[in-house]
Amino acid sequence: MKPRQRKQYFRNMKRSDDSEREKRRKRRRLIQELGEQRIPYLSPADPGFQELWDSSYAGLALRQSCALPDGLHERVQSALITLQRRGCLLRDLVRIRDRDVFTAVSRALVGKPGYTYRYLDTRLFTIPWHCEGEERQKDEKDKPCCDSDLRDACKALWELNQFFCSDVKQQTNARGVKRSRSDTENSEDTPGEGMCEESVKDRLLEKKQKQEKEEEEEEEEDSGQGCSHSSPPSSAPPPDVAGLVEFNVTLINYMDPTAMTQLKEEPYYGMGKMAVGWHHDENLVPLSPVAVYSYSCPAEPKKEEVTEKDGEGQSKEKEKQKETETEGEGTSKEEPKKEEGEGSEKEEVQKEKACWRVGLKVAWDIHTPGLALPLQSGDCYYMTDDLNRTHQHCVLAGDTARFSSTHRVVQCCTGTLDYIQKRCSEALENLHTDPEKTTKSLKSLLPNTLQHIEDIHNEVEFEWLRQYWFQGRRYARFCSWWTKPMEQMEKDWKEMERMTQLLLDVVEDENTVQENRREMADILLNALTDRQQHRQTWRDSQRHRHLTFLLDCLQGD
Ligand SMILES: O=C(O)CCC(=O)C(=O)O
Ligand SMILES: [Fe+2]
Repeated sequence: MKPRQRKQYFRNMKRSDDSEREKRRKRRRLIQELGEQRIPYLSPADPGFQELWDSSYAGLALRQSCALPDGLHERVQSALITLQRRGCLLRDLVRIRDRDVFTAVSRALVGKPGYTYRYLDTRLFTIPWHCEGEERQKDEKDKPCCDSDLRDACKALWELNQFFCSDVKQQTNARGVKRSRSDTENSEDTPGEGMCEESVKDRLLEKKQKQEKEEEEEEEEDSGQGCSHSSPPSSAPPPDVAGLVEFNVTLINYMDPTAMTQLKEEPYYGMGKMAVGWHHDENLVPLSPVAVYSYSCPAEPKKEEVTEKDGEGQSKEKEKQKETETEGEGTSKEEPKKEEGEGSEKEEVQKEKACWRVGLKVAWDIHTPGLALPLQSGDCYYMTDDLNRTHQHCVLAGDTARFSSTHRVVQCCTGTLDYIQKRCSEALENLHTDPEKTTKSLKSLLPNTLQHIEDIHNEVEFEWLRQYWFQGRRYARFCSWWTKPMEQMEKDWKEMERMTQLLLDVVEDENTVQENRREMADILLNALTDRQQHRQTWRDSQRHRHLTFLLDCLQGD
């Protein structure tokens, strides 16, 4: 890294540290301000629920199970059970506020072949879905990457994906038409049909407050998506949604609450136990929707014995949960007020909490009530417009085991196999092999070229190889799609290690021109220092993972 780039790099790191610190401060202030109180939240039985939904959660849409064709439910549910039975769903070791923690839910990524999804510093690799009419690669024809059971399962999820692509488009268009019609009806601030003047004023005030809040948040929320796109301000006209609704992956979640001993209480509203803490979905194309299928099943599907002990620490579902955390925010506070109600009210609350729910809140806001939406088995919900940016969501555990399939349009500019393979070729272009002596040398010693290569070297090692060995390899026992490409990538990486060594030789060579030598040494030193630091972080994570695994084994005995 050039000194200038390096400065920029550290400035960015500092900025992200600062914003992390700022967020922590805000979170603390929020919790302090709240004290023992809880912010109200509304469920369907509460008066004003629909109004709150319309005014503050308009980007959320529920699609009840009857909206999907019967056959699809069956295929999708049996696909989810297959994934679970085959041991494809695993708890991820993710990084939250500088700590390594296991997610409470078990997950798998299914999606376009060669795609990955990065969340909480973890890169997941897709189990490819095989779509109708898909052209098979030549070698794949001879030897499919998954057995037919798994293939069918992934295909069912692809079918669900197709349904979501068209349904979300339709729903969004329909809502757009409705919205623009009601805009005309309500122009000049005249009260709309069935709406009293007072409530229009309330809404306008609310709208204004919301706008102010959004402006404030603009600065707060993470803008870094890893790519050059950034969310347009919310006042921008809605983009052509059709182009955004091309879900390319689904992240499957599974959790059986009876196997979890220490789920965290939702801390701000007292909504109940959380399976997934408050969060925004990361690394999505700005303004793209998310579509979720929810399947609660009465009993834990029987799992096939996983024989291969691969050090993932995943075979024990009855975790002691020492290291488990529901991602996002959350503290282990006592169950708050709502439960203190008496008689039937209490029963009502308990009944409500038996059901799985999705919770929503406006980000950094303690004035707008939260929303808890119960999900019956087979129900779907959509998060559209900029709901994911302006709001956070969490998942509230019900009594039964539950799967969800969460379809997303992930940012893929730096996340596909194609992309990283191209980067590898770019780097290796600088390696010259003398055909006779079979010695190798560097073609160009230009600082920019050397820097570029060292950057790729780091990207391949930390964003792909180590992530794969850490997370992706776990799929290898039932899906071979990534095996060969990753072996090739490792070979490429070894060549890059060789190139670094060659550069070191040039720098150490007394015959190299002094001026160039210094510049090259600088690049090399910076690259090696960064690499060293990164490698140490990975080693620590690895050690942590092994220790957690060993602890689980000991406690399980
Ligand atoms: O399970 C759900 O309903 C949503 C899960 C979720 O928010 C996520 O995986 O990001
Ligand atoms: Fe989410």
